[in-house]
Amino acid sequence: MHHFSDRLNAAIQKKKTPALVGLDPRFDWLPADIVSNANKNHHTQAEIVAAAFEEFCLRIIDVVAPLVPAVKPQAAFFEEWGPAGCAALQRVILKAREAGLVVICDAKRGDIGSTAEAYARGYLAGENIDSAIWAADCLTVNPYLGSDTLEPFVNVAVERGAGIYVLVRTSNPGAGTFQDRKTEGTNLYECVAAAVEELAVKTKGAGNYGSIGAVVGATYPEELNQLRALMPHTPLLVPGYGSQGAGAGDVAGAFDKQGLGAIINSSRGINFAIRKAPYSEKFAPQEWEQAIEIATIDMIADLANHTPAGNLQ
Ligand SMILES: O=c1ccn([C@@H]2O[C@H](COP(=O)(O)O)[C@@H](O)[C@H]2O)c(=O)[nH]1
Repeated sequence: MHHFSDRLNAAIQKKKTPALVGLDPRFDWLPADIVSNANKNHHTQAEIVAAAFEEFCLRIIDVVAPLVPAVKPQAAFFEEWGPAGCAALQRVILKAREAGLVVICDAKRGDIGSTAEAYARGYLAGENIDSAIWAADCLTVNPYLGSDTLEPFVNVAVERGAGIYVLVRTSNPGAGTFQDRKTEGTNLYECVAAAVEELAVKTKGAGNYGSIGAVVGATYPEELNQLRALMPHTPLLVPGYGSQGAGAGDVAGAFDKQGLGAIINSSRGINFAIRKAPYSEKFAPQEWEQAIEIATIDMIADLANHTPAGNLQ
């Protein structure tokens, strides 16, 4: 069994990029052919949407699998549609795993320890996906309930060669409401960062990084730089690039000198590239997969040109 960060780093080095493609389907923005297929073959609204989401994500996976090391399905978009949506999410995760991608399920789970253990066992599969339920390599986790509630996630992750990313400093505009609250001169997010780094050190693999990572938003570059320094053994998941306004310059501080230590997510910017310039000008609506391919290649080049990720090339 291989360690999560070692597997992720091997995938990053193989693809020569830390670009992470989020899978965030939205029914109103889906290509017409996909909606029409789903309408033909299904009856209830939930079944139609779930089938359309599944086809859309499977086709994105076909396009991006040769280009990037990992994908991040956003569970919320699937869960909204109940059992049909959840079944679609499961098949999307499996297809991504079979395509050789590392899969980070963004479900932001967290609960008292005994319940957290059920989330951990359900979601985390590590390398062996034969008897897995959700079969994700990694799960995002909310630390608000305290350190004891992270423990079951850590134990299951280590046991299965999987990983977790703990929310430390999120990318949303109101991130500071609670995360910047100070106690004895220390921000709440810094307290969480210290706890996560301790877990990362305890779970270190053959390389420099642990199985326990942190979510740190690209939209707060100063905090991102500070957190990279505070958490030298913690792999970072960095959302906020693209649609939320952050650029490659904002995420440069997330990496170590080799270009490892962080993966940079873009969801809408890739999934719906066809809706925006320059891709909407270069491609017809039905050429949405080409738009996704070129938008992914552009993101990879942007990160390579403006961050230490260039050292992976
Ligand atoms: O701090 C956070 C934590 C998670 N996210 C999630 O990442 C993607 C971002 O989507 P874009 O379309 O690239 O903006 C989305 O699934 C969020 O729920 C985040 O943005 N910030």
